[in-house]
Amino acid sequence: MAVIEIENLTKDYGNKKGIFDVSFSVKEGEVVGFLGSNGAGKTTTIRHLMGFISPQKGRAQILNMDCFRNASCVQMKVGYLPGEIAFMDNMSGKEFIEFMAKMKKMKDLTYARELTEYLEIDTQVKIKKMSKGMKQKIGLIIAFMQNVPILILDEPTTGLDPIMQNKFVELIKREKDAGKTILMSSHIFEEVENTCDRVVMIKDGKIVADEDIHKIKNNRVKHYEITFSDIKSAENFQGLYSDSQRRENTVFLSLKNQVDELIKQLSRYEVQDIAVRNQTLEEVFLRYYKEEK
Ligand SMILES: Nc1ncnc2c1ncn2[C@@H]1O[C@H](COP(=O)(O)OP(=O)(O)OP(=O)(O)O)[C@@H](O)[C@H]1O
Repeated sequence: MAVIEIENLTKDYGNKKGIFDVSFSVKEGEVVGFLGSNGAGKTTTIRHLMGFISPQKGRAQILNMDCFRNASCVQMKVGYLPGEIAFMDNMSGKEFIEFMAKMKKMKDLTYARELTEYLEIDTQVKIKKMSKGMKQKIGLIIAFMQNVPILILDEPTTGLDPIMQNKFVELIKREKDAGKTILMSSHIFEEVENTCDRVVMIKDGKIVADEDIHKIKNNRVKHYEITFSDIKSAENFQGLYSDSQRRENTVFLSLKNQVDELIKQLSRYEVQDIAVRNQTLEEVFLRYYKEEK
């Protein structure tokens, strides 16, 4: 069942800015990465989903409810992390979390306390004295604390250091295991690669790719760097692969799904060293962009 459904969603801000005929859906229990560079249209799409703006054309639905017409109902079902959070600067983190809990008519703050501990943040500090990363943690606590079935996160790891980024990845995995449906926008490829089932890519307001992440991972190219014991062997081996390159006794080769054949070929040579690198999601992404052009 599609929990989030966007169909031909259009908001034209003029000058080719905005989003145009955006369509994609997120099934129950799925984690989808919404990937695009700055200004691509991620936030505009997400703001439609939260019912903050009305579409010029098309529609955005969550749990079969129109996001704009049923905005308050939709918002009760969604844990939302905005791209830019409007804080009450004079409150402490704790006061702000409690204030938001009251707005959401929440009584039980157990999960908020667990998240505070997990994200290692001192919530007694006044928000105006907090760093960007600390504020982001407060935003995450507020998005997750309600324990609702859907999470929509706009650039969730902004300002987080690498250790906290890893903790965030773990948190998403936990929420996924609990059956949550998650849509998160990002321009960080690794974050999407490590957490999502599917990736939807947006460019200049248009969807350019919608792919299963496992399919991308399986189909992506592997880059090999193979060092032979002597130049003659390297030359011989290079002759087998027309697209390969060679520097002295090292051959550089990019292959897709031909591991078995490669190992069989290599068994005939004396190999000194071999290094393998997967094509990153960023490289896959850039390929999509290039093909689109
Ligand atoms: N209210 C508005 N009026 C006019 N133009 C707008 C408005 N909101 C957004 N835009 C423009 O629409 C485009 C898409 O913006 P959006 O914020 O959705 O991008 P984004 O993918 O979230 O980018 P970022 O990663 O930088 O947050 C941008 O060019 C932006 O300048």
